[in-house]
Amino acid sequence: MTEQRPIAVLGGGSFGTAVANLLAENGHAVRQWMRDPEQAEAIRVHRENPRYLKGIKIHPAVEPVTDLLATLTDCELCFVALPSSALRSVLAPHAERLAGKMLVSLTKGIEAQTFKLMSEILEDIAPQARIGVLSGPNLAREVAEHALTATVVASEDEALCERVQAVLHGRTFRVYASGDRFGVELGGALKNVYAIIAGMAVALGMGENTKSMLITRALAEMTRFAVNQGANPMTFLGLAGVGDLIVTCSSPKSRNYQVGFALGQGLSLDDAVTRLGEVAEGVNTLKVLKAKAQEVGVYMPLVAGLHAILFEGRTLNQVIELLMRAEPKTDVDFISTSGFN
Ligand SMILES: NC(=O)C1=CN([C@@H]2O[C@H](COP(=O)(O)OP(=O)(O)OC[C@H]3O[C@@H](n4cnc5c(N)ncnc54)[C@H](O)[C@@H]3O)[C@@H](O)[C@H]2O)C=CC1
Ligand SMILES: O=C(CO)COP(=O)(O)O
Repeated sequence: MTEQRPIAVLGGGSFGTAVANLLAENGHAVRQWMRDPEQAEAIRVHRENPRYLKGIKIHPAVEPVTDLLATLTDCELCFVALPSSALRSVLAPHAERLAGKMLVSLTKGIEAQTFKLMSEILEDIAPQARIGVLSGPNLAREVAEHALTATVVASEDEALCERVQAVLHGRTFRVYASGDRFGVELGGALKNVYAIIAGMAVALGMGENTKSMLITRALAEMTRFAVNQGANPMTFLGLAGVGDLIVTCSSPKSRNYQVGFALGQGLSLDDAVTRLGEVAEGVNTLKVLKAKAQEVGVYMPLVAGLHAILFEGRTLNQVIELLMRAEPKTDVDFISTSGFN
């Protein structure tokens, strides 16, 4: 079914561009809002977004626009692909335009002062809107290059999930539905932290056993935290949990992994982030997650270890020593008394 009204994508970065193209390829008119008029003009003329997605042709049905009010007025379904640091400030001034709209967050981050996820911010701003999230193992470049990909749309609003599936599902992109918005969104935000650690491990030449240990213990840690926060642990076995964790921790295409890799090569955090020149949400998530885990008393040794290296002046060797010598734990938290009966 082709939408009668254009679909909005907010954000001129790599993921916004990749999703805008998918929607256009499925026959929909797309308004891609971005703040920078020069970028919009360049895309309009050259049909490419060279800063964020070089070499990918932008579909003719994607119209780059800079008038946010007009975009929100004209569109009923709106995908939000803004950095987490910008989402509230961009949308709050237009709250009255959002009532009744379908707002789907693609952003994988946590707000610093409030510890809110992006869809919770959307709810704050627009309590009358219909809200969902899209999350999964979705490296923007691979999506744009039509690598076979799957994702999850999550919302309590089943009709919204169905609509998102209808507009995005395509030859190379499968959209699964979930009712666990909180779990799906939390998975997407948390995995970024572990991708930094994974990138670092690779730069330091650590072996395959180490990488596997990191990913698996990361999943244990994420799930432990999520359960403490009220999420369903089973969600973490899906695409938006372990799926996204695997891709982000194993791909040099991930920006969070790239930051970790640069740190492992000896760059400072500032230099690593500057060299990247794109959003790496894991850096901010690490700060807020470390504080929250401490506040609620959840054991997250990988998060604490990375935080100690980046913000508390510990060396990597000190942290590795601490992690490896910590008291042995049980493998899987949720099996009663470690499965020994
Ligand atoms: N790139 C990817 O592979 C994926 C990214 N995401 C998530 O999507 C979100 C956006 O990431 P990307 O598109 O990758 O970012 P990006 O780094 O490619 O681009 C960021 C975009 O946000 C714009 N921006 C920054 N501050 C802004 C502000 N105050 N107002 C308006 N626009 C502003 C920039 O101009 C740029 O167009 C992030 O939360 C990320 O975790 C989710 C899945 C995949
Ligand atoms: O979320 C992503 C893949 O699913 C993209 O990860 P990065 O933000 O680390 O590039």
